[in-house]
Amino acid sequence: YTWPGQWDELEDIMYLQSGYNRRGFHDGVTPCSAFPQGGPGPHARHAAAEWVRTAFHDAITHNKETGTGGLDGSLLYETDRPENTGSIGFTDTFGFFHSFLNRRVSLADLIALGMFTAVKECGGPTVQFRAGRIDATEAGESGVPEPTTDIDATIAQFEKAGYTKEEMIAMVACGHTLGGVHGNDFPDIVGNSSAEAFPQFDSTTAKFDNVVVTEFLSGNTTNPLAAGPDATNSDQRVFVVDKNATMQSLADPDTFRSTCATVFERIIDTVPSAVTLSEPITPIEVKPRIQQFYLQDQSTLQLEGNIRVRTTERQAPDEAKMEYFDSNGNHCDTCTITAPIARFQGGMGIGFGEQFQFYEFNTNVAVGAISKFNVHFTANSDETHTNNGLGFPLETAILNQSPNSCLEQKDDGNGNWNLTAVAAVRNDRTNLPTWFEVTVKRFTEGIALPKLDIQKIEMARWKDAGSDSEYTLYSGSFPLPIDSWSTAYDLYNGEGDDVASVVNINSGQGACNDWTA
Ligand code: HEM
Repeated sequence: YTWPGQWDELEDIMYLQSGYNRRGFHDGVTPCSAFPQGGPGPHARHAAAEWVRTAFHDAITHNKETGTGGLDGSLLYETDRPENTGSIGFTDTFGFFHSFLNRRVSLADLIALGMFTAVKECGGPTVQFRAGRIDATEAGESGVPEPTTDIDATIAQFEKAGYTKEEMIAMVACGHTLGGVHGNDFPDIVGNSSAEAFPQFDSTTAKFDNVVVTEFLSGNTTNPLAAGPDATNSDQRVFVVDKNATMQSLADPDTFRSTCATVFERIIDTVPSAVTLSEPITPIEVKPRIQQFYLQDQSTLQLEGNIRVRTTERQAPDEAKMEYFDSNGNHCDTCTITAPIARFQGGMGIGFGEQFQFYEFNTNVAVGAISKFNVHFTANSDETHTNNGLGFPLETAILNQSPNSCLEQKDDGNGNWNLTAVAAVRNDRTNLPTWFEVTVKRFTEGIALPKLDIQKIEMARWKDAGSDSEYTLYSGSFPLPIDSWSTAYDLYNGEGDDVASVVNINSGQGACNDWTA
């Protein structure tokens, strides 16, 4: 791993569940028995089960021959199909994911991460998570098996998606350890059309265990898809396809856990053939976060942020030191920034067995004095982290002038607020184009999540940063529609392979500060 990495934000969403810098992705399924937070609906619902079912219904429409479909978020556009009955579970899941969705975090990756999170939160095994899924922009092929689908057609649907009979049996058993069938969605199965009627697949509610298997094998199951009307007993038909061989192996709790991890990984890694997934996302040992890096006056830079140190397997250091290098790559004796432990929440972040300690820095540096840094601290022993020998780089070609940028909260008559982005461009690069890209959210009636429409806005020279300054200030603006008032933008300078950027900037304050050199 070399910082910055393409999946840094997903890694945060995966591991920073509580404490400092928490992202709180697991809130939607915590505790495991929680009902969905967003959207309407009775309490007789189970958010963790809905997240797991969402991943399956998206993935199973993969066509291995054509390499299309799979876990690509196309389910967003397919919720009115009969095969997706009970779609409120999908739309509420998407609704919860909304605040995590951006141009670098796809809905499809969030669905996959949702599978990891829900299973883990319910005491299940670790489902390995890879990143890189790309979102569909429209509905894909159909092909989700229904309770009334006969067994040959069901097997054929799983095979079309690339799954064997044994995988099918395990997928259904592992999926149906959580949740149940809703009376209002399937009144004929439940025998009651009430939204409060929600018979469970097994007797251990909200627990990821193999009781759904053992109760089936011992003949005392109350699973509505195994002990219900014959026409809709799809679990019964699936479970006996190999004369209970797979079910018998799953009766061993350890086998159940490891098999579920494997088949759920198969589900979330079922992607269109054009998609290449990353290596599994694992927690990063030392991860800086630059929150502010801008020109404060013509010769001084403001630098603010934090350094996250993984403390799952090391003692938390008392402080972290950033040993920095100037623009010529030289390090001087006093070129060190000391970052003490962050105060908020004790500077500790945790998630899924991982533990992190955060160190904050907030300082001024002369222009040209810093271009990269190593991180040094004393944990169980002295450690210096050099980011694979490269140093942790700071982007000095283009700076985000956050004090001079703003989202002015004044309606332009068409419901837009004016976003102004200001950047400082290093003078050796003012001959290259400078622009910003803002993510505009376009909603469609009846679709739970917006399409992300990336708008590119050229920036023009605004002011000299000062007569002696190495920087020139650029500015651009864009009328932001109401649905996009909370969005992010990226700054760019360059062309071809040589593009410098500052990404994922929040639109921030309501008034822009002027610049006086
Ligand atoms: C032959 C294949 C399958 C059929 C016919 C089937 C059918 C159903 C039906 C009818 C429901 C009730 C939905 C509702 O009332 O809202 C349900 C729920 C569920 N299914 Fe399946 N399923 C199949 C396979 C799977 C697989 C492979 C998984 C996961 C890997 C899965 C995960 C779930 C979960 C977690 C629920 C509970 C949802 C909740 O409680 O809201 N299913 N399934």
